[in-house]
Amino acid sequence: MRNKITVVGGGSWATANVKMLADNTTDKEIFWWMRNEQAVEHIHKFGHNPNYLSSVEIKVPSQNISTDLKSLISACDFLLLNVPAAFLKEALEGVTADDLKDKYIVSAIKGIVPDENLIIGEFLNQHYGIPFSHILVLSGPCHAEEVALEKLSYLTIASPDTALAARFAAMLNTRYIKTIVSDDIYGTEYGAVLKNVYAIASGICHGVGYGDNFQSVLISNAIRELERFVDTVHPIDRDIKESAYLGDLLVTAYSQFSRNRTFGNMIGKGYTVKSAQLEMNMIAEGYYAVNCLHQVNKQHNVEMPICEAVYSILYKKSSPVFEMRKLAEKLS
Ligand SMILES: NC(=O)C1=CN([C@@H]2O[C@H](COP(=O)(O)OP(=O)(O)OC[C@H]3O[C@@H](n4cnc5c(N)ncnc54)[C@H](O)[C@@H]3O)[C@@H](O)[C@H]2O)C=CC1
Ligand SMILES: O=C(CO)COP(=O)(O)O
Repeated sequence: MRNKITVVGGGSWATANVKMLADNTTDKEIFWWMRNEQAVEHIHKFGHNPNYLSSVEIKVPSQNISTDLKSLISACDFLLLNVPAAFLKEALEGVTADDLKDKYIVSAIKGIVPDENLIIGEFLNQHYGIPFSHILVLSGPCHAEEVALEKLSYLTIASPDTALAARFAAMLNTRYIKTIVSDDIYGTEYGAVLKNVYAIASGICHGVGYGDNFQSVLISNAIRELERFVDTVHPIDRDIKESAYLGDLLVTAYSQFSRNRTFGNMIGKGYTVKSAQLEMNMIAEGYYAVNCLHQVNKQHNVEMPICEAVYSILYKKSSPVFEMRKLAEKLS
């Protein structure tokens, strides 16, 4: 059966996903939506995204790449969402529940929808009536930049319908991509959201002058905090040491490519949030997510000292040095 997939978003991860899908040899048709018309024209002419991962050759026919989301949605069976969570509502403006009926929706987003305080699966279910059996999550420790370099990477595809997850996973496997199937969409999504916040914390620590010794303690506390939260919100039997949880935390907290760690590092060095955001042409999801998590955790009351420290620094203008010193007293 020929699968038809529409990728939504024009950033690094969308570009990497288009590459993985195109390099995979199973029979499929790929469509690609982005809001930036100039970028679309550039890709039509030159076969490269001018703004993100511009070395990647785009092997999708020009007529399948456009700014007309509705027509690209009607053409596909699988809709792969890849815009940062803060811009998801804007991207889907004008799209109705009817447009999405019977589609499989894959979220590659590692964020929470602001104002709604919902992870993407919940948002799709509550706002568009998409049944969870039609929702998939694409996650795992994987930076877009390493996909561009074809470095061996592992992705987790989660869905309550694991046969569906396996069907989508089969469209991603290549020489450099291996896939793992899971049924834990809540844990996979929340784990990916939280690790972004911990990567910001890791960057802040580096920025204010802590070393590798401290960072290792921070990260081992972070995985315990992540486990406490995820097990409270969605208590099922899961092994937090799996790549989708611990692996994603490690890659983001330690990688030179991480947007979240880079952002945190700038904050630790004294940049304001605005100036750090302006300096980066990329989005640090953890900045938006920590505010949402702060709200969501009011219902759950999980002990989350790392998230609270990052929240105080980013949203209450508390001093990074002060917050990290205070946090250090609570780590073990
Ligand atoms: N980059 C990566 O290695 C990975 C990213 N992700 C996730 O993928 C999602 C997309 O992130 P990236 O592709 O990394 O983003 P990016 O930082 O590379 O690109 C920014 C994206 O945001 C859009 N954007 C920026 N300002 C906007 C605005 N005001 N209104 C609407 N759109 C705006 C840009 O058009 C672009 O598509 C995020 O949830 C991220 O956590 C997940 C795995 C890996
Ligand atoms: O999710 C990622 C790696 O798995 C990417 O993290 P950053 O957004 O911090 O670059």
